[in-house]
Amino acid sequence: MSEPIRVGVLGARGRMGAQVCKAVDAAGDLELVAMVDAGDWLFSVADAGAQVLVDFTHPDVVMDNVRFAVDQGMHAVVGTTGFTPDRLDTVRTWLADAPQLGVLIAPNFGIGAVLSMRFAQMAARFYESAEVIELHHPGKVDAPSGTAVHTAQLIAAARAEAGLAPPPDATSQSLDGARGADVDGVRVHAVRLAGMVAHQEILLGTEGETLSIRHDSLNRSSFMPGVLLAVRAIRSRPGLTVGLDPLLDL
Ligand SMILES: NC(=O)c1ccc[n+]([C@@H]2O[C@H](COP(=O)([O-])OP(=O)(O)OC[C@H]3O[C@@H](n4cnc5c(N)ncnc54)[C@H](O)[C@@H]3O)[C@@H](O)[C@H]2O)c1
Ligand SMILES: O=C(O)C1=N[C@H](C(=O)O)CCC1
Repeated sequence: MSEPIRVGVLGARGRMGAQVCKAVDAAGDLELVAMVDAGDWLFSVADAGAQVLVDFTHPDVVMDNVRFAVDQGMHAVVGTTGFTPDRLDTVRTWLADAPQLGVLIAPNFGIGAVLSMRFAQMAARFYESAEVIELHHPGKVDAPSGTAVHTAQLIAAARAEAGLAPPPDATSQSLDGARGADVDGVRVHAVRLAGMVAHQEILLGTEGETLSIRHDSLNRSSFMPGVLLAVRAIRSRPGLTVGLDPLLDL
């Protein structure tokens, strides 16, 4: 039998990190060797010999954490949001100097969420209008969600490729924020509501019909199969992988 993969978790006392620690601990082929949160000694992850670092922390600190993983020769699986195209390019630059290492950054590890984004990307070219509504727990610090931004970018790219005009919208007077954020020309609306976990609805419309694509994460356990899949795969995926799609053969 092969040695278990040694895993360290950053953000270990957070909502996601705590679940990841439990899931790693319960997996026979993985060994949880370090749990680090804000104020803890970061180098304990390296001291413990972690091979894969999992990060669910905060957009303000995640770049430093990825840099740390690369400097210490650890692969990384990152669920923290806030990755702009510039940030992704920076990670690529770091990895160019460490070609044996893999970093996977995914805005959403829920299999259904990944599928819903793909469905929206496929459908986008057939519809005049597209808007995204994301709904999350009120403890979430970023808006719109990383998933919603990524979804809007996929829809916008599909619309551009199909040569679609901007969605029809006669609004000429509105309160600030009423039409949501503009992500590459796609409107994104963020709801924060007690009782919610992570939800998204993609609305597409054209003459005489609408299509709604909805995904609901009802519990953070929904993200764990995707996180564990990435932890198991990352050592054989050098370079930067964005999104879970290639691991699902999508
Ligand atoms: N990709 C996905 O599938 C997915 C799913 C859920 C959440 N997220 C994202 O994960 C991130 C965390 O979400 P959450 O709900 O768990 O947040 P949270 O606030 O519950 O947890 C974050 C934890 O990180 C800790 N932390 C902050 N700075 C740190 C540092 N420098 N080193 C170590 N730990 C540090 C905090 O103390 C906290 O315990 C957010 O960006 C969120 O959007 C992604
Ligand atoms: O709970 C969160 O925070 C989530 N963040 C990710 C995002 O911003 O897309 C994924 C869904 C849950």
